[in-house]
Amino acid sequence: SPVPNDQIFQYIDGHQKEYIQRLKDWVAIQSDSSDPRKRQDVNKMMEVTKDFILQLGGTVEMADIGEQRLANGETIPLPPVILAEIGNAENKPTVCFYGHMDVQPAKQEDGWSTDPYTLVEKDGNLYGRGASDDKGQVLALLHALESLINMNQDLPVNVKLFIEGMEETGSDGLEMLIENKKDTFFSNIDYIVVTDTPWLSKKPGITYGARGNCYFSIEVQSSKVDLHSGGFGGMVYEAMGDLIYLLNSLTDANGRILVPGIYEAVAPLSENEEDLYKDIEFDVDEQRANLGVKKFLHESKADLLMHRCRYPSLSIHGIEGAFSGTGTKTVIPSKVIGKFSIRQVPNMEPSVVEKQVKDYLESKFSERKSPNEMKITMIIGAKPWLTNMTEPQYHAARRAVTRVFNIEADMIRAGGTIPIAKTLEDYLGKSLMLLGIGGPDDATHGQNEKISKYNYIGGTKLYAAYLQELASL
Ligand SMILES: NCC(=O)N[C@@H](Cc1c[nH]cn1)C(=O)O
Ligand SMILES: [Zn+2]
Ligand SMILES: [Zn+2]
Repeated sequence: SPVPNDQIFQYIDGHQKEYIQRLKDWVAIQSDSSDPRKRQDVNKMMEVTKDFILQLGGTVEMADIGEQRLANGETIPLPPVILAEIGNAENKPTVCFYGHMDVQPAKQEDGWSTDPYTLVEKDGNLYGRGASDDKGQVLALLHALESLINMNQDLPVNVKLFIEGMEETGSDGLEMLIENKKDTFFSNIDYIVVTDTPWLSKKPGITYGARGNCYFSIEVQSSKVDLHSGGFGGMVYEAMGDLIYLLNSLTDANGRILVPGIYEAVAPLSENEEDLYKDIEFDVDEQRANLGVKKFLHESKADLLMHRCRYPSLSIHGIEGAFSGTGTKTVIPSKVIGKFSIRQVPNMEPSVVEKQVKDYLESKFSERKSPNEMKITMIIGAKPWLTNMTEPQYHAARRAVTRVFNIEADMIRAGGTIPIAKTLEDYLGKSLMLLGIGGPDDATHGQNEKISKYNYIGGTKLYAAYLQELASL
């Protein structure tokens, strides 16, 4: 019989300090998966996570997933993936939770108010890289498991944990692992839950779709070394000019993607689909003010939300090799690498997007008649994912939200990407749900990332309640 609300929730409230201290310890580990020099920190993060799962009474396999090939041709080991199990009773359903322990890069000089890797508590928020994405969310789940184990000596369902260290760079090596373990670790799973998504407001959101991401680099090289612009400006075709021309050909001023054919595969809007967005809690003016944005690309709430999660978008992320410091360096960079990505939606296919983008940029480059070398690479090709929000585990999650927050959940789609979501669903053929606990203003990937204590502690209760509800389906 499930532990009653008041007991389990009181237990969680009574252990808040401990939960925050553990998040502090975990945030301190600089597990940035994009920087090969930090690979030891990612490995350390995986070990620390393993130790905590062992402490909860779980069994853990650290699965080897091979090597990562870096842009310079070198290879380095990928971090091991945690495949853990807590409970394997035959009469209980099994739910597999997925999350990640790696983080996006962060430096205080990027504009953080405090050191990104020192968790700081201020005004009900916990600031630090990974506090929300995704260490805080995984920890909320693990603390929920701990609370149920300590209150009940047992879990209401069997739990498997699938935790990786390369999500932020596209989940390298994970598809192969799922394929290899399909008939062993992943064989007896009934439900899959991803603990890595934000809500759209203070109101909890249950997520039934996520966009994919095709991430590209364009490399242009004009000389062997950087050149003095006084000495060589006016003599050479500059790589930076070519690159900016190409990047500027990707969208119009209203954000519409100019790559021919890109919108062709987008699933047409179905009858009444727009109604799904009408009741979602999302205040357009408040969002605009919070972000410090003068005007959004779309006016109405429904349009804005649909362009955030059910239509594709293209973003330019940066230029490697270009001068970006303060001061007035007067150099002509020899080689520059532009980075951009297209968030794609059903029924777009990464391989088709790759061809469309390459064909378009190559034709634009040849129109320009530059003698420079240009190379386009698709570095990540993560698929979009969308499911039916009436699957049974969605009911369990909705009931759990009502129990914890005394409110009806918003049913939402994510604008971001869980690279492995579609693969997991396709290989295992089981119901998948994104039940994240991040807040709408957590600034994940940006400066001053945080999770509110409201979400962190409320989220811990949500996972505990969800496990109980799942058992009573
Ligand atoms: N919390 C989910 C998340 O941030 N996912 C990343 C995954 C990704 C996509 N392309 C590269 N990484 C995201 O940016 O959506
Ligand atoms: Zn994440
Ligand atoms: Zn992320």
